[in-house]
Amino acid sequence: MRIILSGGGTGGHIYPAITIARAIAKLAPGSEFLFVGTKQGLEADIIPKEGFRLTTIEVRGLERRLSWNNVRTIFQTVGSLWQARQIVKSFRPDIVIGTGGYVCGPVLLAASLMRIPTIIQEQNVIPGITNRILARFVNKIAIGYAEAAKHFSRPDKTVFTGNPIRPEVMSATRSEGLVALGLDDNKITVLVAGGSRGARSINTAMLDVYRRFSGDKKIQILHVTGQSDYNSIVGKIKQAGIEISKSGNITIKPYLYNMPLALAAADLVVFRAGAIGLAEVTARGVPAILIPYPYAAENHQEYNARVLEKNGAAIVIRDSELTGEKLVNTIADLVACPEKLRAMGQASGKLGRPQAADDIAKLALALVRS
Ligand SMILES: CC(=O)N[C@H]1[C@@H](OP(=O)(O)OP(=O)(O)OC[C@H]2O[C@@H](n3ccc(=O)[nH]c3=O)[C@H](O)[C@@H]2O)O[C@H](CO)[C@@H](O)[C@@H]1O
Repeated sequence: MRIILSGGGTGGHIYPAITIARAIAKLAPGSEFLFVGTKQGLEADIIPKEGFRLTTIEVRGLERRLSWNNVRTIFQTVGSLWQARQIVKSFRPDIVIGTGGYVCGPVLLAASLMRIPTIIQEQNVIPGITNRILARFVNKIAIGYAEAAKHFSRPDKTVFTGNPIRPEVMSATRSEGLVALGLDDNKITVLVAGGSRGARSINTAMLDVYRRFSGDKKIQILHVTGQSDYNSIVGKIKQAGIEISKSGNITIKPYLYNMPLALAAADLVVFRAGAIGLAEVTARGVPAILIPYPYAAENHQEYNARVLEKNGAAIVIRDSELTGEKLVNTIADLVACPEKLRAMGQASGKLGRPQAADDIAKLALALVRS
């Protein structure tokens, strides 16, 4: 099978495309893949590193108000549609799959006009603008949340698959995770992470959490600060008179390359509400305290988080209401009540869709064969 995948800008659009490609490769060995992105997007770095072929087109996002830039963008969009058409024509894919971000607009549109089967995958409860426009043209829309269907003009095309997650998220075991991260089996592990770039408000609130829990015999904290905040947070913890190395229960990292192992070891997470992070958390059935990033497009992270809250899997704290004290109390209450933690974990697990990538791959194969 020959497959074009397109999606880009942020990791949240790129990693799902990679996971879907790997799931298709397992079901249809020998398949050939081509990724289409832009030179400026993160995909230009990630896709070749992951061992896939990438070709780029020139395309820009529309600004949300009328401007001369938009006029220029419209002309460029016609150009990118032409470039996309040439790529599709020469690769001759059996199917084209888009995972969001404006680059997939012209690619999916060109393929659909050429009557090649198309799927878009939408990760969030509130769909992105590109996917909303493409909904009219594509054959199927694989949605990460059932709640997203009503936001599309063609809900009849949606298939609720869940969001694709890396297989390592499910294969990692708790004991492997504890050993790999140097954690204690007898303590409750709280994993704190703010999405792929960290979260300053969470990092700041964590200072009070350290004041309260440093040296605690019951819980241990694994905190991922994001690259840019790491040095300043470590400095502030020191200023507060807390010695991380002597605390016996604090591990701080700028980034985790082994997130699946950390998730396997976690008894509670404090997270932003990016769709893939939440898909991983629910696939593992981990209870969560969620602090959605307030500037995500159309506040979509809060909508993602509220689905977990509504189902009893998470407690949501709005970023504007986050204080150190509130975070300390929320963690302390949960840790003091193992029953509640267990019930939230079970509710989280019920929302998980670990088979999402396989289901999307099967959907693609079925479309090709139909
Ligand atoms: C700011 C913003 O608009 N973010 C969007 C972006 O999320 P963004 O890419 O930030 O976040 P996601 O939660 O979707 O994915 C993060 C991924 O990075 C991994 N990870 C993270 C930290 C770390 O130290 N190590 C690590 O491996 C996680 O395990 C996960 O696989 O795309 C998502 C999917 O469209 C959206 O829901 C998010 O709202």
